[in-house]
Amino acid sequence: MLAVVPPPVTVRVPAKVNLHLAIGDLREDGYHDLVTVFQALSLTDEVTVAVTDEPGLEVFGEGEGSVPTDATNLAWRAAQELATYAGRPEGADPKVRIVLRKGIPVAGGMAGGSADAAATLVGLASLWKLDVTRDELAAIAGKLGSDVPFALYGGTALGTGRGEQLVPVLSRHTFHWVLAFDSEGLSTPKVFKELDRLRADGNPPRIGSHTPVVEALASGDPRQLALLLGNDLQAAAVSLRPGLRRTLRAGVNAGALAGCVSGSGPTCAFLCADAQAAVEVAAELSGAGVCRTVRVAHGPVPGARLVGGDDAPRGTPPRVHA
Ligand SMILES: C[C@](O)(CO)[C@H](O)COP(=O)(O)OP(=O)(O)OC[C@H]1O[C@@H](n2ccc(N)nc2=O)[C@H](O)[C@@H]1O
Ligand SMILES: Nc1ncnc2c1ncn2[C@@H]1O[C@H](COP(=O)(O)OP(=O)(O)OP(=O)(O)O)[C@@H](O)[C@H]1O
Repeated sequence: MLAVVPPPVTVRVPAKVNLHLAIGDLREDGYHDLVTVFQALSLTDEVTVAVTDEPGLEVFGEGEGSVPTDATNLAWRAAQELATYAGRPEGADPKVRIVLRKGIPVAGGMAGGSADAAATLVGLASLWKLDVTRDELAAIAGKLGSDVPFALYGGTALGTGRGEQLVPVLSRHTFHWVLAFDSEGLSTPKVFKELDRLRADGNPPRIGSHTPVVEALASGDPRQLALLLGNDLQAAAVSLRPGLRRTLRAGVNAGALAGCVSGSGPTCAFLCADAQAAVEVAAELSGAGVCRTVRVAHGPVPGARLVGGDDAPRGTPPRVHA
C-alpha cells in the first residue's frame, strides 16, 4: 500500500526575558510560586520535525556540544508527550526526526530548552495534522516545564503559579535589547537553591509588585520600564557567578538604560533607548571583555510559529513511498 509521507515542518520559536521575576517561598513540591512578566525576544531557535523510520534528534548551532541528543532532551520529551496525548499508533515512541538549530544560549536563563519543546509541539501538531488548540498544547507544555507554555504564546505575558499560568499583557511599541552571553551556563535548580540559601541566611530584598512594570509596558516608554526591571534570582545568580556584577556594570557604562540577569542567568539583558542605541551598546560591550558573545534583539515577538506561516504553500511536494 502507498503511504504519503508529509514534508518536514519547521518552527521558529523565541527566547524569553523576565522583565519582572518575583520569587515566593519554596513549595512542598520543590517549586517556588512566582509572579513574572515575560517578554519574547527576536533571538530564536528553529526546530524541524520530519516523519522517519530512523527516529532521533540532532543539534546544530549555539552550544550544540552541551545539548543532550537522547531521550532527556526536552524537545524529545515534548514529542513523546504529544504522541501519547494524541493516541498515536506508535505510542510514546514517535517515529520522527527532530533537528534543533539553536540561537538561544544553552542554560542561559532564556528558556532555550523550553522553546525547543514548545516548537516541537507546534511542529508535530502540524506534521501529524492533529486537531488541537494552542490552549490544549499549553496544558501539555506546562507538564514539560514552567517556561514551556510562554514559548508557545510569546508576546508579553504575566506568569503566575510556577510560571505556567499566563495572561497576556498589553505592550506598546517595540523594546530594544542587548544580550550578553556568558562562557558557561548556570543550572536553574542550583540558582533557585542558592536563593533559598541566601534567604535562610539573611533577608535579601525582594522586588515589589508587578503593577508598575505592566503600566510601563502599556506606556511603551523604555526609560520608564528601565527603572523597573527586577529579578529576585539575580542575587543568587551573582552569588554563584560573581563576574556578572562586572558584566551588568559594563552594559550600563556602554550606554544601556538598565540591565538585569535574565531569569536564572547567566545571560545579562540590557534595555536600550532605541534600535540604534542597542547597536552602539552591543559594539562597546563586545569590546569590554566581560562576556563570550553579544547579540541585539527586540521584543515582543510572537511565540512558536511555522516558518512560512500556517497557510503558506509547502516548499517541498509530498514524497510517496511504499
Ligand atoms: C527561572 C525561570 O526561567 C523564570 O521564567 C523559570 O522559573 C524556570 O523555568 P524552567 O527552566 O522551565 O524550570 P522547570 O524545568 O519547570 O524546573 C526546573 C527546576 O527549577 C526550579 N523551579 C522552577 C520553577 C519554579 N517556579 N520554581 C522552582 O523552584 C525547581 O528546582 C525545578 O526542579
Ligand atoms: N533542547 C534543549 N536545548 C538546550 N538544553 C537542553 C535541551 N533539552 C535539554 N536540555 C538540558 O537542559 C539544560 C538547561 O537548558 P536550557 O537551555 O533550557 O536552560 P535555560 O535557558 O537556562 O532554561 P530556563 O531559562 O527555562 O531556566 C541544559 O544544560 C541541557 O542539559
